Amino acid sequence: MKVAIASDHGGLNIREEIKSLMTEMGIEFEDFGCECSTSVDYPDYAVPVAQRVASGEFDRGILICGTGIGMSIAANKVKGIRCALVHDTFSAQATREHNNSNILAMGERVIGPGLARDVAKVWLTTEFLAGRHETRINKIKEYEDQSL
Ligand SMILES: O=C(CO)[C@H](O)[C@H](O)[C@H](O)COP(=O)(O)O
Repeated sequence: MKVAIASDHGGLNIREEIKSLMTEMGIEFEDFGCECSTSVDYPDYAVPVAQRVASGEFDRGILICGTGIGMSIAANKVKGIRCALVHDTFSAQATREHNNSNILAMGERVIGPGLARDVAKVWLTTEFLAGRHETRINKIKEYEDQSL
């Protein structure tokens, strides 16, 4: 699996935490910033990561900002992206099994590094269950195709 990861200035510490987790897990990743010590704009990081996942260049993406909300809103504007904002391990498992989410968003001002690590680990290792869930995702795809 190849993962694209990015954060704004509000998500730097958790980004580093998740990068060490992925190194420990032997997961290939590329860091798309920010290289910031000052304030940046989350869409400048969310959209390029989402585009790389949507195009198939990367299998999954992880985005972190202060709340995870801005990153998830921006990423979900890209066709083919199912970005889930998750701050607990139950939802991390459910969004992989049910939604086949391809981007995980988290907020560093919401959860600490330990929980973020657990959430990411569950999200990275849980498989999509398909079946009835695939039918539902296909309905989202149909809407996406019609509305563009
Ligand atoms: O987009 C967000 C909120 O939905 C992120 O949490 C940002 O990191 C946040 O808005 C940044 O806020 P700041 O006051 O500019 O640091």
